[in-house]
This record gives sequence, C-alpha cells and structure tokens, in this order.
Amino acid sequence: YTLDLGSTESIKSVARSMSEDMMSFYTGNQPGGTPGLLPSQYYWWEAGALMGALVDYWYYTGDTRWNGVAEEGLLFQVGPNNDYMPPNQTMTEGNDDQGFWGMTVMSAAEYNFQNPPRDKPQWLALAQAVFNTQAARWEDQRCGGGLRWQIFTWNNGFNYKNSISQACFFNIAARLARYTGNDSYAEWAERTWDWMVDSELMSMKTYYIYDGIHVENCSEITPYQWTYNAGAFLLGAAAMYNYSTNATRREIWHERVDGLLNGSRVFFTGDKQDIMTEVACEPVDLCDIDQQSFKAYLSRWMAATVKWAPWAYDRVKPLLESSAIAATSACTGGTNGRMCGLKWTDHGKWDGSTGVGQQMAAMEVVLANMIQDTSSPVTDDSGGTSVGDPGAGGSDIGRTGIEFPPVSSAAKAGAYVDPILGLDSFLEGLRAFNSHRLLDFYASRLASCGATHYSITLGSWVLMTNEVENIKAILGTSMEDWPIAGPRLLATLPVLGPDSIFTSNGQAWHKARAMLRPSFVRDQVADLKCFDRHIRNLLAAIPADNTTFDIQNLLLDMTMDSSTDFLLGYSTNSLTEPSPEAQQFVKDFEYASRESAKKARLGPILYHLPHRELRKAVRGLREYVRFYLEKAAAQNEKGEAKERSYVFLDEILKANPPVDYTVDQILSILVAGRDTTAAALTAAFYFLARDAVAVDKLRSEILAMGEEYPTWEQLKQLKYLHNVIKEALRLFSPVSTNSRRSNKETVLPRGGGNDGKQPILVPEGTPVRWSTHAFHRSREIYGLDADEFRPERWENLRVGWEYIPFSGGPRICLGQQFALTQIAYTLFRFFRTFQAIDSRDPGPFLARTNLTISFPYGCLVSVRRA
Ligand code: HEM
Repeated sequence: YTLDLGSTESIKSVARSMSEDMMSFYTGNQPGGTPGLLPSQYYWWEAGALMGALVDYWYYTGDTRWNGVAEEGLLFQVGPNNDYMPPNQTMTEGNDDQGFWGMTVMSAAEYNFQNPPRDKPQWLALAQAVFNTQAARWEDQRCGGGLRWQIFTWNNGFNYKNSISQACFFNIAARLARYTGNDSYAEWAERTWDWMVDSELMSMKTYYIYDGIHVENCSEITPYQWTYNAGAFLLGAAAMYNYSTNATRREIWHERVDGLLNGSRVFFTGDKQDIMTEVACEPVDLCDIDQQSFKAYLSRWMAATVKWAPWAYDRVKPLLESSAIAATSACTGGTNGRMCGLKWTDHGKWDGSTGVGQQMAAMEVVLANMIQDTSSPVTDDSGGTSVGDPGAGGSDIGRTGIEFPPVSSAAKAGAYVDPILGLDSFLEGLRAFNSHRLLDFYASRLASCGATHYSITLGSWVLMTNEVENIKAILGTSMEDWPIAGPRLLATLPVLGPDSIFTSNGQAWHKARAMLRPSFVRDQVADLKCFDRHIRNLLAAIPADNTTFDIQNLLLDMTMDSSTDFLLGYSTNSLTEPSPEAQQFVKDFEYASRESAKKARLGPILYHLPHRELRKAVRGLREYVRFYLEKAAAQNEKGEAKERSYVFLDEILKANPPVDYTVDQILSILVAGRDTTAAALTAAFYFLARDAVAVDKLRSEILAMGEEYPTWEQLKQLKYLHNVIKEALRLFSPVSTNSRRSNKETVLPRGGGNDGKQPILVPEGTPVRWSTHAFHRSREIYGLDADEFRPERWENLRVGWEYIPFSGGPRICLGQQFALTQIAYTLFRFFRTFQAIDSRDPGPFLARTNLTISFPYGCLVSVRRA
C-alpha cells in the first residue's frame, strides 16, 4: 500500500481494499452462512464489532457496498426479544459480547445509517434494549456494584467482573444520554464510572484500566491493560462531556477525557512511542483471536472522541497518523501480498499473522485519519431518524419463554422440542456427565429450551421441568400418578431389592414407610452423645498443621461409622480401627453403589446383563447386616444385657418382620443417609473454606454458646449455623436431580400452550426429570446472586416448594432431622476446635453425578487449630 494521509482519496482507496480483505473472512452472506456470524473460530461478539467496522466504513467513505451485509447481520442476530440475546449464544454470551452489538447499533443511530424496514427493530431501540437488560443485571451485593462478565450462571466467568463489560455499558449509557437527552442514562454512566474507580479497576492517578476482579476477592485485581477498555471509556467520557450542561460536570468530564488520553499512552510503543500496540500480549506473541482485534476499537473510539471533545484532536491525530502508516506498511502478507498482520512496530515487516481482527484494526486506524472530514453524530434533536423504545428489553435475561416449534404429535401438543434430537442429545449429556458438568448441562437446557420442555434422547421422550407447580404436583398433590421408576429405580434395585422404602411404590411403600417412621421420631435423632464419638474420631484424624487433606474422604468415613452405629448398634469404625469384616463391608457398599449406578446408565436392555462381582458384593453386604440383625434379635429374645441399646433395630423388630425384608430396609437407609450426609457436610466445608467472613461469623456464634457439648435444643438455637447449612444444601443439593414416571395419561400445571404457561398433557409412561440444582440457583427465586454462598439470605427468605433438598410431599426424606442434627453438631464441634479452614483447590466447581453428587477430585482444604 502507498498511503498518503494528506489525500482523502488515498485513504479511501486503501480502506476499500482493506475492507475487501476483511470481508474475505466473513461467510455470513454466502450460501449456507448465517448472517451476522463469523466462522466458528471467532466468537459471536467479534461479528458484532465487525458490523461496527462496516458502519464505520460507510460513515467515513460514503461507499455503501457493505451496508446491506451490515444491516442484514445486525438484524439477524437480535434474538427473540430484540435485545441481542440470541438463544444459540447461551453457552458463551457475556455482557461484553452483548455490549459490542449494542455499541454498533448505537453508532448506526448516531451516524444515521440506513434504517431497517419499519416492521423490524430499529437501531436506537436495540441499543436501549441492550442498555435495559444490562442495567437490570447491575449487582451491588458483590464488590459493591458492577456487571458480571457472564450473564448465565453456568458459564465460566460468571464470578468475574471485568472492565470491558462495564466499559460497554458505560459507553452505551453515555451515548444514549447524549442522543436522547434522558438524564437517567447519564446517571447510570456516572454510577458505572464511580464503581470503576471505587473498585480500583480504574486508577484515578494514572487512568489505567485493569482487566477485572473475581467476586470472591474483590480487592485482587487482574492487572492486564487492554486497548479496548481505554477506548470504550474514552468515547463514553467524551459523550458525557458533550452531554453535560452544568459547568462543573463539564469540567469534570473534560478532566476525565484528558486523564484517559494520558492513560492510553501506555499503548503506544516503538521508537517514538507513537505506534499503537496491544502491550499485554503483542510483544510476547500471545494475543488470542479476540485480542488480535482490540486495536480496531481504540482506533475507532479515539477518532470518534474528537467529535465530542474537539480539543482532543491535536493529541490523538499524531498517534493515529503514525499508527496508520506503520500498520499499512506492514500489510504485505497473504497470497495477495497485502494482508495485514498484528504487529505494527516491526518497521514495515509483516508478522506472518492474518485474520479478521488484523484487517479490522488496520482499516479502522486508516479511516480514523479522516475524522475531520466526517459529519457530526446526530441526536434526537439534531437530525436523528432512528426510532427508539425506552422500555425495550427490560429485565429480560433472554432465556425465559423462548418458543420452539410445537411437537407435531397431538399427544404432545403444547410441548417444546429440544432443538438437539436423539443421539446428539444423548452424547452431549454423556460428555457433560463424564466431565462432571451434567448439572450445568441441565441448567443450560432448561434455560435455552424453556423451564418445561420435552426432549428426546435415543428415541425416548423425557419431560424436563423446573417449575414449582409441576414439582409440587408430582411429589405432592398427584403423587399417586407419579411412581418412582427409571434410572433412579434401576440404580438402587440391585442392592435394595423391590420391597425397600427406597424402591417400592403404592402399598409396598406405605408399609415400609409405616414400619420405619417410628424409628426416626424417637429420641435417638437427638442423641448427640452417641454421635460425638464419631466426631471425636474425625477431629483426631484431621491434620491440624496446615497440611492439605481431602475432607470429603474423612466425612465419608465418618458418616459410614455413624450410620452403621445408628442402624446396627455397631460401627464400622473406619476412622479408627475397622475390623477386616467392616472394611470388606465398606468396600462392598461403595462398589455396589458405583456399579449399580453404572448399570442403570447402560439403559434397559444392557441393564439385564449379569454382573457377578456386583452380585457378590451385594451378598456380602446383606450377610453383614443380617449378622447384626440376628445378634440383636437373639439378645432381645434372651433378655441379655446389651453393649448399648439398639434403639433403631429394636423399634423395627417390634413388628417382627421377615429378616430379608428388614435387611432391605436397613440397607436402603444406609444408601439414603450415608453419602447424602457426607455430601452436605463436604459442601458446607467447601463453601466455608472460601469465605473467611462467614467462618468468623459462624465461630462467634458457636463460641458465644459457651457449651462445648451442646444439647439438641441448644444446637437448634444457633441461627447462623443453620443458615450456613441451608445455604450449602441449596448450592450443593446432594440429590441434585430426580425423576418419576407417569403411570397414566395425566396433566401437569405448567409447560403447555404457546406461552408455556398453560397445563401440559403428559402421556402414560413418560419419565419426568427435574434438576433441584438448577431450581435452587434460580435467579427469579433467589435473586441475582443466586450462585453465591450467602447464608445471610436466609435471615429474611421464606420459601416453600422452591427449596427441596430433602424433596417434599409424602415421600419427603425420612432422615431430614437426623441429617440436619448430625451436620449441625459436626460443624459446631469442628469450629470449636479449628479457627480457620482454607481451600487448597483452585479448580472449577465440578460435581460427580450419581444417585448423589460429590466432588470428583475430593475437597482439598487445610485447617488451623483454634
Ligand atoms: C443431607 C442429607 C440428606 C439429604 C439431602 C436427603 C435427601 C433425600 C431426598 C431428596 C429424598 C427423596 C428421594 C426421592 O424421592 O426420590 C430422600 C428420601 C429418603 N431419605 Fe434422605 N436425605 C438425607 C439424609 C438422610 C438420612 C441421614 C437418612 C436416614 C438415616 C435418610 C433417609 C431417607 C429415606 C428412608 C428416604 C426415602 C423416603 C421415602 O421414599 O419415603 N436421608 N432423602
């Protein structure tokens, strides 16, 4: 290229061929392509930024060649609620991604870009929709304000507040204030700015803007600086200056524009410190595909700043000139010999890279040099023609009420089909299961396909629901129509047989429940003395010298010891000196649980293949239980003095049931109570190990009690302790998903009709599955911080069927009080002994999903003695 910056014709001609090379990557306007999407290696947001480059190209050059492509892409990606939340972006869409599309349509409005047909959403209304949805996501609870990076709780990055999300929101708010004259936009811009300063993501001394903070530790800043942050804040600050009429405000924003101009000098390197550089990654050759485009935006917004803060011209023009010349002179790559690279500082040498980002950045920095020849951005009062809608988008997070085509079969009228059918769906679920992300997978399905939807997996229909009304009907009011069946049953049958409380339905279940119930209302639920022995063993097994250990394993040992003690009158003593028989029993129990769950996943045909090892383990389990059962019965008969009273067994034996039947019931209580209690306790430690403030609060309450060995009644008074338990059970519900199957054609209250809010017909034999996990993290029920561990929320929260860690209705967990007492007492004794617990596991939140959930790689912590 020969670029003559003194000649608009030269600039236009260079920009034209750069735009052609840039668009050579775009396939959205080709047969089979999706308008507004780049090839899959590029994220969705960058396509929004690219549409912005096309709007800019027209604005600077007057050449309309790309206008149709831009309009088509911008309209195609608006999503069902016209707010740039298209359903197919559920797995990755962040506030910044949506923000980039929002900033592009804002430019389209300001530049009077060709308006869409009247029956289509308009540029200004789209920008307002993006603003409205984001304002509704503003969150003060964590780090005092700001937007999270990710919109959806299940995406990595939901716990991060990054500057670019704030930058986009600030930029749009400030420009909307200027365009519409409505001060409430300006208030949001001010608020965002203030939070950036308060959180120290922006330094008021240097005006450097850092990458972001994690909500778990708001003071630990990720220190990278990126050009696009500086650019987005710069243009927003200029808009605020232009909008402000009050002299003091004008002065303040004048100063801020200057400050940002000073701060952005950090991005200019080279011999004369005047060539734009992505300093955090370019010098070390580590810019990822996103980062390769960032300089486009600093170029774009530095130039646009001049329109609203004219004094900035003298400061930015020299930088844009030298950068444009440097960028252009390095565009010598590719087969056409003019493709642009990423690095502009190599004295005219192409760095060997090509891509949309490189082309866009080079084109934008070249165009920026014509800023004085362009028209002024319009407003509502000065020639703006785009039609707005101040209420667009609202608090929609884009994932509720999405309509998928109704299933054609009349029997399933009103249901929505999961867009991924059959095998794909199965494999996707399997992958999620194997990577311990099945809970996220369900949450994402529920969010993208609707709170109640049918899906088809390997040819079988399943109704997935997450609606309170439906769950209430299945477990409560219409319980008789919804027996236990399917995987939940298959996974327990080999161990428990068909007559246990856990596997039976109808009369058989009534009988088992009636027999077991009295054992749970007896005093031993409150018998903390019996339990204390196991806690002491646990505390003794914990290394108190700050070494890392897996608390999940120890808790599994403890709950096995306490359950067997409670059920059989003899503990397995896994934490101390287990007998060889007890060791074998624990081994058999774990093997049988694991293998029968595996068997259940094989499906109804392979399920029936013989499994000798499993049968052997189950035989071992049953013999062990029978031994203690017969011992107790014999001692009772002879009236012999017993080591300690078998309160539980004694109660059962009163009914004189057949031995095998009693073994079934005892094993089912072990299955129901051991792993669940261990999971709940592990979860409490998992979250507390990440929240020193909660630990302090909990310890103050515990220490204030004075008693080292509280009674059951005293324990019940510890409010914060119980809130901690409730919160842990909410975020990590041991029985995280559950299912039933309809035994006749029936109706559930929600999920049908075009709006998904009408009753839905369910054919006989349809499995229904729900995710307690997703339910417990619903933002509609628990608020925006639904994913956070915040025991305080329970101080004022009243929930019914919205909170079901122990299930609900007639089959509600029989051991609830027993479990809660054990958990409370364990936490009490633990925090009297130890003053701190720290997480030693930086990995992501994963859950192994079987009958209950667990942490697949343990729960690594270290503790310090009080
Ligand atoms: C935090 C610990 C626990 C949790 C989260 C929990 C959760 C649950 C849930 C969700 C169910 C319903 C399952 C279904 O309907 O499919 C259930 C049932 C049951 N639980 Fe628990 N459980 C816990 C501890 C215990 C303990 C310690 C015991 C006994 C010592 C126990 C005994 C039972 C029994 C017998 C049932 C079957 C009730 C029936 O079908 O009538 N659970 N539990």
